[in-house]
Amino acid sequence: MIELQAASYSYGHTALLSDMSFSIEPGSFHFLTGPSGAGKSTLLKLLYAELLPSEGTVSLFGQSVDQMSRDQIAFLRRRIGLVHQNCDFLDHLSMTENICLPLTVAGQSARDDLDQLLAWVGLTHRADALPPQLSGGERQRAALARALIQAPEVVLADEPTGNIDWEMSQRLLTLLIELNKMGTTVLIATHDLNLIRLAKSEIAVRVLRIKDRQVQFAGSDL
Ligand SMILES: Nc1ncnc2c1ncn2[C@@H]1O[C@H](COP(=O)(O)OP(=O)(O)OP(=O)(O)O)[C@@H](O)[C@H]1O
Repeated sequence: MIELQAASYSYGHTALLSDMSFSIEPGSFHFLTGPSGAGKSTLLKLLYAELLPSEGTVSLFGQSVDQMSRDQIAFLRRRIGLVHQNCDFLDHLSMTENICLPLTVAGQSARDDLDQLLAWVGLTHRADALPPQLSGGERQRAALARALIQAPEVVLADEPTGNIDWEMSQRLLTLLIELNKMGTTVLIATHDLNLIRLAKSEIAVRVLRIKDRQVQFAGSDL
């Protein structure tokens, strides 16, 4: 689904990530962890082809990103849902309009099951609210709904619980686990080890850890 082969990334002359080889298989649930500044967000950008590797290859759905045109990359990205660290919305649009924005931009019609999606993330009663009227937890669940609006095969979430309390973090994790059980591949970047432990107690997860510019699979030492 997403595969890295000897991929490295440098910002200018500063090497940040080197010689990474791993793959994200369909239906899997991954965490990506590591200290602040280790390169988690940068690695997510490589997985999403927002950045191209300085060396090595990154393949999305079997195609190497450096052999693709911008249009091809944009097309493949529709198969990936992103939940950003700071869930930005357009403040003058309602939550429903914000959640549906990726469809609007792509010229696609609204989903028939939009009401179900809103109910699933617990935002039915906030459908017409403006973004500034929402709590942090509501914004995160809206960001998840927006990431899912094009029914992606994989969801990449960058610190989705960074700005919310533990109870709301558990609720968001539950949604992501349910999503994975329905077949969606999930990868969450987080430094919250309690979140990883909680997920491990419920489903099989793989934990990728960035250490010394390398990505390794963590064992049971969490
Ligand atoms: N556009 C950029 N140009 C130069 N350096 C950058 C750029 N973006 C990030 N960096 C640097 O790369 C390093 C890794 O940043 P990144 O945001 O990927 O880490 P992170 O593990 O996600 O951190 P955090 O957990 O604090 O969000 C940091 O030292 C950061 O300052």
